Amino acid sequence: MDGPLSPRESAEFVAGKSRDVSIDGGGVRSVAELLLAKASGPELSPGGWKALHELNPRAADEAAVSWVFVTDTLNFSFWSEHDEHKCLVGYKGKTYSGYWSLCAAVNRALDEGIPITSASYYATATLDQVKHIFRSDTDVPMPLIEERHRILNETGKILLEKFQGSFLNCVRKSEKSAQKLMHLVVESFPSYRDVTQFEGKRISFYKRAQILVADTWSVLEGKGDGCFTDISSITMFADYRLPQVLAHLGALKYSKELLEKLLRGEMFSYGDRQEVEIRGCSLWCVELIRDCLLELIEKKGEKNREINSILLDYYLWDYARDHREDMKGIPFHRTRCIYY
Ligand SMILES: Nc1nc2c(c(CN[C@H]3C=C[C@H](O)[C@@H]3O)cn2[C@@H]2O[C@H](COP(=O)(O)O)[C@@H](O)[C@H]2O)c(=O)[nH]1
Repeated sequence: MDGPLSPRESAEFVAGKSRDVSIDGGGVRSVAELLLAKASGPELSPGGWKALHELNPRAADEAAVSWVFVTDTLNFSFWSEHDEHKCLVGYKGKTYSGYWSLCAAVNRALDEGIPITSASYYATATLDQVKHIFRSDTDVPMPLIEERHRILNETGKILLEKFQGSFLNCVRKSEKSAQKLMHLVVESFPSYRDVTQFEGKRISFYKRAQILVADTWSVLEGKGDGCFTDISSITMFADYRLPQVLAHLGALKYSKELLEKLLRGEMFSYGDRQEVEIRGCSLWCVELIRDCLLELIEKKGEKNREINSILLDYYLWDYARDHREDMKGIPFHRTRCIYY
């Protein structure tokens, strides 16, 4: 059987048939103009991944790659029912929420001498051990903790069986192709198979597989094993934050019916038509923003720095974090799943 459409093909297909979500051309241009002002800054450069985020590894060695693999294997579904009542993790004097609470818990475990980034540990870690590692400072636990335990055991066993327990071996099998690595990850690790149906076609967004490739590129600083020749073929990562920030910036529009559902905080299931339209249109929207930004850079006569969808995504995701208050009026879609 043929594989699903690629994330980029899937996004274009969904955007072309979407009913409740649309891309606003004027909004796309205004976001591109916002990014143009940052195009030569640290926020839109590969080095920003380390420079701007204190929890990310400083090194570019095997241990750092293993850190990226275990965090991206668990990089999903951090949103809480009530935003003022959520999982928090204190680490080195700071309190972290959401995705960062995951990273803080991983670093805290390593400081406590728990080898959470070693496949030989997490392949057989017990549920109680995983609950302890990802414990919250509040009475709200990290969401889907049982699923996280199951995925750690499953992924650790496969990494031991197929790649001698080291994700760097998996990276090396990709022969410096981002696409090969993405497909090798999806074929090898079931929890990364972010694939669904839309209008009779099998489509993929591969959100965690793509961010894993991107974070591997970032932690290796685009050098050596991380020097992917086709890194620009990786698209943005279809999560629940990017749609929110794209709507906030006017690049994405929701139908009245969908906006009312979102404002009511209704749940969506993974693969629902409207959930797929939100993710697909967001992905396609960032592709259009990238194209527009590259045109603006060209017109400005600036030398064309390496601007790709990964760097735009990282910037927009950080922007969403920094503008949480301003975005209160724009809801994010609530799906509980292991894919994003
Ligand atoms: N599109 C996109 N989605 C991303 C990331 C990240 C963090 N990654 C990079 C960011 C800094 C480091 O440099 C990491 O490399 C997490 N997420 C998703 O967001 C959601 C969590 O959100 P909140 O509840 O607010 O923490 C959840 O679906 C999670 O999967 C990204 O970068 N892009």
